[in-house]
Amino acid sequence: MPVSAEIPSPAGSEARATSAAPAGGAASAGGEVDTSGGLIIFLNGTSSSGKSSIARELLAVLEEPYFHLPVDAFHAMRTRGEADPAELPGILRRTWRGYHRAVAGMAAGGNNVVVDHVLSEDWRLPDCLGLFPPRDVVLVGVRCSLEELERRERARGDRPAGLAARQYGRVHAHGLYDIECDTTTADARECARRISAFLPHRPLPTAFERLRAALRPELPPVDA
Ligand SMILES: Nc1ncnc2c1ncn2[C@@H]1O[C@H](COP(=O)(O)OP(=O)(O)OP(=O)(O)O)[C@@H](O)[C@H]1O
Repeated sequence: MPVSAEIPSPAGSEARATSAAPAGGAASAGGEVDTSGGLIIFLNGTSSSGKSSIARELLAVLEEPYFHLPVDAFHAMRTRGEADPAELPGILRRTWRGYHRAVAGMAAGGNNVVVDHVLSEDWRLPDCLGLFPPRDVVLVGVRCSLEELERRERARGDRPAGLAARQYGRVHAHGLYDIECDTTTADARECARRISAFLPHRPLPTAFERLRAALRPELPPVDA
């Protein structure tokens, strides 16, 4: 069942959401409720690659309303107590699963969303492929050299040493994007401007459509 069929619209919320047509769907006629989904700008890269910085800049340069939904905000909502180490993997996996569904829900409500994501576990991309309307996803590869990642990791000091290196070989393993940025040399504002300029011209099929056909062949091509 599509996510949009599962999530009710609270009374009153739709009127506010129609002040601008979402970039991923058709424009609504004056005063009518727009039931089309929003666009999902999906930033994928290792820790310290600059995803959050690009997301912040995107919100500054994009003209339509967008929401930045970082997974860290969901981790921060959890109770603080020490988790049983044996239970931690399950807790983290459920947090990510919930995060994916929250993103899908916001987009199904007609909101444009910026996601910053680390595809460092094999199940995460297939999960997203089953939840997000593939034509409405702009998959952005956020690349950075390992040397620069390690420099940033040391400088910021709030990430475990070696985290980016551990993720490095895995996050881009699916090998397909709509657009890529290399933050080794480009700053976050420059990357955001490139992504923003790309949006009106993005080619079809999208990377998510192609990945869904390849990795989730049991699912119907939703937007065909
Ligand atoms: N393009 C860039 N050039 C130089 N430094 C950058 C760039 N982008 C981000 N940084 C710096 O790298 C550090 C990590 O940036 P940021 O939080 O945006 O990365 P992230 O990919 O969201 O990391 P995480 O997944 O660990 O939250 C910050 O100190 C930031 O100032």
